[in-house]
Amino acid sequence: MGEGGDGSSKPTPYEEALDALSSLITKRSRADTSNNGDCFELLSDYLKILELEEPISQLKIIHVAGTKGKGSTCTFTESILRHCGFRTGLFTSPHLIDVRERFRLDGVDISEEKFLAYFWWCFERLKEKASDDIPMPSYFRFLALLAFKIFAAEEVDVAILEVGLGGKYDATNVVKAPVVCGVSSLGYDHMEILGNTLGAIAGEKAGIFKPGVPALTVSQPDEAMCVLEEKASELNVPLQLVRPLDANLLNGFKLGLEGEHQYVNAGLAIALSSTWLQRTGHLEVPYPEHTTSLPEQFIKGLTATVSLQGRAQIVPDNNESPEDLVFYLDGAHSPESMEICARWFSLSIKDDSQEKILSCQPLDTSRSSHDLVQRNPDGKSRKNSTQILLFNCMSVRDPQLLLPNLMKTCASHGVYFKKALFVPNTSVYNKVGSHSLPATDSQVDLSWQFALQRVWENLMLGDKGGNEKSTGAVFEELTDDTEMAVRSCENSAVFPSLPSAIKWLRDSVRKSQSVRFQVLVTGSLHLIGDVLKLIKK
Ligand SMILES: Nc1ncnc2c1ncn2[C@@H]1O[C@H](COP(=O)(O)OP(=O)(O)OP(=O)(O)O)[C@@H](O)[C@H]1O
Repeated sequence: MGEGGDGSSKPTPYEEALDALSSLITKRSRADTSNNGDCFELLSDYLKILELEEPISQLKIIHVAGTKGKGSTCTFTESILRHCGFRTGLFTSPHLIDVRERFRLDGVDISEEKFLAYFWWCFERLKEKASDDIPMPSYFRFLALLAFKIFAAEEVDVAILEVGLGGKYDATNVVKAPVVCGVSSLGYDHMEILGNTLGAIAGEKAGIFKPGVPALTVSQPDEAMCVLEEKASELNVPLQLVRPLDANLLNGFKLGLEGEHQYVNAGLAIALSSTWLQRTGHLEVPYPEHTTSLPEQFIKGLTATVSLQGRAQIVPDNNESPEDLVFYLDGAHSPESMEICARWFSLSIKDDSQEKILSCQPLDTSRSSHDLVQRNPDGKSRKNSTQILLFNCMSVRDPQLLLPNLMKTCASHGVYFKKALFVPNTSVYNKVGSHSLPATDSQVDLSWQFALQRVWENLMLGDKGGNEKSTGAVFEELTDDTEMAVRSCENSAVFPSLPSAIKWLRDSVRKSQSVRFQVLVTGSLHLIGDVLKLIKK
């Protein structure tokens, strides 16, 4: 908040815009994403009001749907085409800290100044014309319209659009003639809206296909692939299956986003970029599937400069001893991505140990593989490491699918959590501006977090071996100190807020000078955003 002349706090112009944006948030319903009456009729009214029909038809769009990996695929694609010399616009969702993350121009979040100018241009015009027949657009639709306005006004060469939810009825699907479409990995998510089977989910995603426009996808479960093929053939869409990127093509460089699954997303991004280049007249033929080399610009685009927060991201704490409290952040929230996230975490902490530990010797063979005394070459012992889970997910998700996948995959790599911490998200779903201020600890309803805790405790009971390992001596000194938690059990604790959980972690690090904490934060991108806000100050 800015300071008013009389000493009172007055919202800054940016906060005013965020408050106006928050006023568009309605409880998300199927009407937002489905053809419940007038979905596209209204959108086309909005486009007319904003004079965007013609400008959208001029944009050279890459449109990407999918359950997992859309954001990463779009980010790689943007980076590749920027390195090929094009002016890029990228629209993704959700945002983690600041709504401007959703709109990138040439790889950088839109400036506050430009955001404000385009925001009010759209908001005021729509407000002026708002009526009972044409109400103000809902939050996500407004953001999509704003993206079109920004990309058209900024005259980007290529606009890369990530679908918000589903495909067919998503606001981004007002696009009539993209240059190329992509469908990233499909799986179970948002079933309450998209349907309970992979076929139904694939049908919604294939809703972005447009007659004659090439579509690219990655390897999918048969049920999903059949539906994609069927929808493609109905619309005369050439559908191509793209293989994961072969790491050897990167000439020894490392992919810019962490995790094995990113090779799948990178493969799709390469194919989308090369098809876009070919269809816009910059390349004679797209790169063949079995190419043995990639252009330098593609390699650059895929490696050093790619950034996407909250996906397989490792951030040390900003406290006195950052090495002792490291956050491993991944916004996985579907059963498939939970496994992928668990594998990434398990391998990363091993890599971390291998890089940092010069020699190590187990303290006690009954403990997990990471309860290690690490020794420097001078023989002095270094720190033991211990793994903690910090988790929340939205109540539409099924923790009986998420938590077992996470626990079992970690266990298969010999990684056992000493404690799982369950917290509510700090910011209110999707909200921005002063509306996102957290409720006080005593106001928070923690029944969902207790339910998550029960699932975890039951899992630990069922996994006796893991349970024993998870209560090793390294952690014993800390377990009696969870009075800040509302309910503390043997393997887990529920905290009334994220700041109280982070405070507990920091206090624990301070007290136990011999333990290094590796905290996996997952289950919700909103939780990740909240953690980043707290630890990056
Ligand atoms: N190809 C993939 N297969 C499975 N899981 C993936 C894949 N790519 C990413 N993920 C998982 O999904 C999470 C979100 O990644 P990303 O933002 O790229 O996907 P998204 O489709 O945009 O997801 P969301 O809809 O949640 O924003 C990652 O943190 C990772 O756990």
